[in-house]
Amino acid sequence: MLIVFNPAAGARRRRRLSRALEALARAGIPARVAETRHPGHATALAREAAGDGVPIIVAAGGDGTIAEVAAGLAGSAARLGILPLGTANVLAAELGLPPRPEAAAAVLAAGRAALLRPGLARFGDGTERLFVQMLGAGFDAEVVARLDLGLKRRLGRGAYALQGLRELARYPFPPFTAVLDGEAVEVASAIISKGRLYAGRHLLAPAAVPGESGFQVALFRPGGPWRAALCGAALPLDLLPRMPGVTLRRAWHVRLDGPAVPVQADGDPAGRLPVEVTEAPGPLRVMLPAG
Ligand SMILES: Nc1ncnc2c1ncn2[C@@H]1O[C@H](COP(=O)(O)OP(=O)(O)OP(=O)(O)O)[C@@H](O)[C@H]1O
Repeated sequence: MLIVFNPAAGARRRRRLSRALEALARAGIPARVAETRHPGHATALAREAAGDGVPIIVAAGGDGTIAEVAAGLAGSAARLGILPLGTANVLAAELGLPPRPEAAAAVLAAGRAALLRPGLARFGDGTERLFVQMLGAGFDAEVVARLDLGLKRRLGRGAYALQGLRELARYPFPPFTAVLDGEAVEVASAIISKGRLYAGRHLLAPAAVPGESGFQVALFRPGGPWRAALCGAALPLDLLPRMPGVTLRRAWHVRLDGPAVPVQADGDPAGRLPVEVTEAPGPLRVMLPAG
């Protein structure tokens, strides 16, 4: 087993990594740790290990690290493991993975494998990016792009709320077009989600089923800061899907086009419009709790 560890993800991560390693050692599972040195490095480390036939490659970090490791596993037989050490850890919550390092290690040692179907984003300049949980364009991506990393380290998820308040005052909310399986809608923001949860454990798309093909797409009708502020207030109450002006649609192919509004993928800045989103060519197998 190889553990790809992102030292820049989350807080208190080294201690949590050690606890997981001790638990794996007690279970008699040999594990090697490779530390990432820069963004994108996790993909290269995972690809090399998958090519060497390592059976389980673990992403030790947040959703961004999982997406990078998943990109490196594409086309291989290696299974994806998750040690949730990030800030929001949305996919871990979605899959019901335990946050305690000892319990997460037990899943790696004796869990079962289930299918995971990442999304693939293709940007106008030809670059491609895999995502495991969600891709957002518009206001949330602006918040992610302008988030101060020192603030994120100190406040964790609270930093997103604070940055959101700051952006309400300055983001211009330009409308853009979302084309869902050929049908166009004008929106101020869109979130293309593989799962039910968003920004931690908050409800975004109740109908989503992990491992299912396609996406749930949350469309936010054009509007300004007041509408965005109401959505922000509804999120921690799990009322976002029921807000007026928010529509949820199922789709398999989504194109977002218009002014160059920012895009985030799994909580990291990813680029700008236009972007086309489809399912990644092959599913992965991810380790889940047994039973
Ligand atoms: N050694 C490194 N130094 C700086 N950045 C890194 C390094 N290794 C990976 N990264 C980048 O760190 C970013 C954040 O990682 P990740 O998303 O896993 O953590 P997080 O943001 O704390 O968690 P979450 O996405 O769950 O909120 C990723 O975009 C990744 O490319």
